[in-house]
Amino acid sequence: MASTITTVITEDRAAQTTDSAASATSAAAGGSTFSLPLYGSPGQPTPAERGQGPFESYPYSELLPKVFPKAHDIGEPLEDFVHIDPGMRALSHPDPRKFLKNATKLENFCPTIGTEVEGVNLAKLAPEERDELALEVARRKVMVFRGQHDFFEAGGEFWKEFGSYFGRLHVHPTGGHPEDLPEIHMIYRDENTVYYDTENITRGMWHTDMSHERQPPGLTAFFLFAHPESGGDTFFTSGVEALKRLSPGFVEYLKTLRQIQSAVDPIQVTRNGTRTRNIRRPCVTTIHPLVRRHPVTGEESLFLNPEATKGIVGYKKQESDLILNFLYDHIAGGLEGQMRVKWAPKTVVLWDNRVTMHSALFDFAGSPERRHGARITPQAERPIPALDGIQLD
Ligand SMILES: O=C(O)CCC(=O)C(=O)O
Ligand SMILES: [Fe+2]
Repeated sequence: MASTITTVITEDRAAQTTDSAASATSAAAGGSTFSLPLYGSPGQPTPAERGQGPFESYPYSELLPKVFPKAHDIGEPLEDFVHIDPGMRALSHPDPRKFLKNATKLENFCPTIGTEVEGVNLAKLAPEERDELALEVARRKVMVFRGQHDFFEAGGEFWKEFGSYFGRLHVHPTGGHPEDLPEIHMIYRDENTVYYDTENITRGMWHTDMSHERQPPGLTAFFLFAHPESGGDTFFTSGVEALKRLSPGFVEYLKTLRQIQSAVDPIQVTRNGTRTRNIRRPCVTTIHPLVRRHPVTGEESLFLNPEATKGIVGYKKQESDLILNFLYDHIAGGLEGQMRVKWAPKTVVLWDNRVTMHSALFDFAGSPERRHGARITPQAERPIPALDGIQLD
């Protein structure tokens, strides 16, 4: 039986999307007569606005992560520095949320985490407004700023200046970067990258960035130059909420614990032949508290990273695994503290890595669309144990 597909095509991009959706649905439906919804409706970003189109004319090709440090250029470990959090200064402002006064949209994703903002130009904030931003991001954990045309236009030097207001800029130990911009961490995927993971059921991975460093990042900015029409969202969860959901007695116990963290050793991995990456500086091993206190808000947060946490100090492997796996499950399953960001052009997301975890989502495997973005990663203080007197060195 011949199938009949009814579509209403008003624009080229609608035609593209609807045609492929139509043939897929037609095959699945086995030939019934039905109407398809029209995707790419007016007001939605065009493929060009989403950074799609032929690679030759991709406007952000200069910002691809193409320069890797050479393997023999292993430098010095990062030195400790004194971090004064800008959010501290905003605590004494008469209205610490004044920088949001012109917002045309100010909407919380949910009570525990995340605020979406429109009408506030991040590129034009005065210093005292940046202080307020730092405080508000710490309070809300994640803030999503839409319509940041100036921020995108301003480019690398501005991104560095913006980031360094909030802390010393972290340079990724192994990441590629555009020429002269080692401080801006770039992520890139396209159809030539293999996304499907044949060994794991998900490629999602809750983590907090660069937490193996002695002074891991605080306020962090992330923005995409190119993103698929749908898919590739970023998930966030609040470490504060995760802790609040546990019993007081258990929390008191967790506060006594310390963890060992270290980054994946890229040299070792290369020798094993499983991953080829160059490295900028020696791998560090760090001791962090399992529960840390935010220096500005005073909030206590679970602080863990399955990518880097190697174990609990002083515990045997099985004991350590028992506690850590319970906590990882708790973090993954704690929906009350979670949100997801759907990307749109000119969106800048800021999160506080001290009190959150996040995960990219690779649900667009097989799509011909690219996903390309940048992270600015200012480092903050050495994690403050929630329990006084915990020895870290
Ligand atoms: O790609 C994403 O959505 C998040 C990437 C990420 O984890 C990061 O840049 O820290
Ligand atoms: Fe990350």
